[in-house]
Amino acid sequence: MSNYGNQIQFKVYQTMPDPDPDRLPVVYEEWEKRAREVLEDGPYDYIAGGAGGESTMDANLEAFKKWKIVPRMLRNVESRDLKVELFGHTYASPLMLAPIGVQSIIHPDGELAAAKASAEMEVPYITSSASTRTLEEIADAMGDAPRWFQLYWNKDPEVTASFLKRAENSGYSAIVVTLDTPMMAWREKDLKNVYLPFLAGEGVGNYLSDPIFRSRLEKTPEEDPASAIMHWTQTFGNPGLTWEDLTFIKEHTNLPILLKGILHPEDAKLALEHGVDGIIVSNHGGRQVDGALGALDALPEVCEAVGDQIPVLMDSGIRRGADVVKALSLGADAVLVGRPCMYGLAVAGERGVREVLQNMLADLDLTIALAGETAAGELDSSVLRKSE
Ligand SMILES: Cc1cc2nc3c(=O)[nH]c(=O)nc-3n(C[C@H](O)[C@H](O)[C@H](O)COP(=O)(O)O)c2cc1C
Ligand SMILES: O=C(O)C(=O)c1ccccc1
Repeated sequence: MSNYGNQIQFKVYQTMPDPDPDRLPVVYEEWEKRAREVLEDGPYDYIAGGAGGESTMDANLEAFKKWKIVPRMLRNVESRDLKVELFGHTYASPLMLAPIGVQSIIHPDGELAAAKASAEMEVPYITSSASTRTLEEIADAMGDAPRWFQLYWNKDPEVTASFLKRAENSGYSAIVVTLDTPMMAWREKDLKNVYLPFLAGEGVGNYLSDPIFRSRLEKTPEEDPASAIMHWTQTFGNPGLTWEDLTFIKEHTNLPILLKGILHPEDAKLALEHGVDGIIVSNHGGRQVDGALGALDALPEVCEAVGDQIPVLMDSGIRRGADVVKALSLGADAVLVGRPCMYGLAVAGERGVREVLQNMLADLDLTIALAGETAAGELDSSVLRKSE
């Protein structure tokens, strides 16, 4: 990966003087617009929308605008290295695919398409607990490519333990425990549309295939789907959990554990005290607490609280290469890409996700080089200035 950005640029310009008029978008806003055209109101609003008045979604994008890159010159940037080290693995770049549930409402191939595209681009895929396809099917589609599993901590401890075991058995190499969604937030657009994908049986693949979950039902999900889904809604999240309960997760997996949804530096310290292996600074893409601060605004204080003790990742608002540079420069070890990939999935399935990732990697590579840097893993705040 020495001059990846230039290779992708040249590939585009080689189509001159007759660029394909049907080629896929390059501009993020155009992917979003095209996704809007191909999806019905319910699924589109579910993906693109957020909690309440969507002020946190706005804050996520505003936070990136407050930071400016101050490029350095004459530093030999001919060859660049995007690789990062996490938990003893070397990953090809600092990008991961954010865990996103119910991808079947976006494209019929759903998670399988997105996971295959991630595998091709060497971007780790984070399988959501709420995937429509099972975590085993997704793993099968990926071969040896790197993948992590995102846990929604079920009220039923045995279901949680079963998910952890299944993930370990299927070659997942880290567990992302999402803490910010023990229940779904007040999402005005979904309420307006009267739309919830789960009620139509989407996003429950891991549950309906789970032997423990099934053993709790009076009738099989095949005989009585409505009761199975009702049981899911009642057990999906557990608002009663506290920090002490983390021992349960630690006792049930040998994989590295990351906590997703940390924004407060005091919670970052608690995470350290409770012996977790990594943190993901995130406000769930503005889908949970309307009025929460932008994720990038939370990142510096969390990094300061953590020091170099464990990796800190971030998501919520990554749209372009410069956003990745800013997040890494403020202390993130890697970032998760969410909605941009889902718009790619909506517009062109596997090919769309691949295109979005490829473009973001090319943009990232060029932005690092033109900022006067050569290694994603070595960016620091010396290349940034805050401008209110
Ligand atoms: C449609 C949708 C579904 C999501 N489902 C999950 C999920 O199942 N588990 C999870 O931890 N996060 C989930 N997220 C949050 C993402 O992992 C990530 O935090 C968020 O998309 C980042 O914001 P951005 O996409 O605006 O950059 C979901 C996000 C979206 C948009
Ligand atoms: O919609 C979401 O943001 C989300 O995290 C979720 C929660 C449960 C099932 C599917 C997705």
